[in-house]
Amino acid sequence: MIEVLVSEKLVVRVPCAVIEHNGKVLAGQRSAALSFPLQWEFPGGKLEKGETDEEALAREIKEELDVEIEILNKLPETSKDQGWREIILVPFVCNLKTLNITLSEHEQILWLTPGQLPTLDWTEADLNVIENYYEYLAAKK
Ligand SMILES: Nc1nc2c([nH]c(=O)n2[C@H]2C[C@H](O)[C@@H](COP(=O)(O)OP(=O)(O)OP(=O)(O)O)O2)c(=O)[nH]1
Repeated sequence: MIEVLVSEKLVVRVPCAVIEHNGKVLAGQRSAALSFPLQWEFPGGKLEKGETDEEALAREIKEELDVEIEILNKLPETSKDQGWREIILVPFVCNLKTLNITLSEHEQILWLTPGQLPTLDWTEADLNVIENYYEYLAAKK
């Protein structure tokens, strides 16, 4: 008899913010001590129990950047299969409601024009986010 082990894959939902300000977009460099070290990402993080995507995003942005955001639009979700788990990125285009950013987790942040975004070393899932952001911008024109 052949036994088949079917393991359930962990699915991690990660709301993240494409923060626009004065025609530029905020990119955050992940800490050298975390997963995906020194790669670039849109700030955000994993949902905690009972939170909506929007609640988790507001909490994470406050924790990581010490600012408040206004959510403008949702972009399509993108996923990254890491074998043992699947990361689902849930990107939101946002504005800043408060302006003084203080970093608590990122190595650094950069403000880039949309066209400059691909010059950084983004996590793989973010490449799709950037493409979807371009489509969003094009549809707005
Ligand atoms: N916030 C954010 N996370 C991203 C992006 N792209 C991407 O692959 N991720 C991954 C990195 C993390 O594995 C996960 C976000 O979880 P987190 O912000 O709590 O980071 P973490 O390093 O503590 O998570 P972990 O990998 O150790 O589980 O999603 C992105 O653009 N923004």
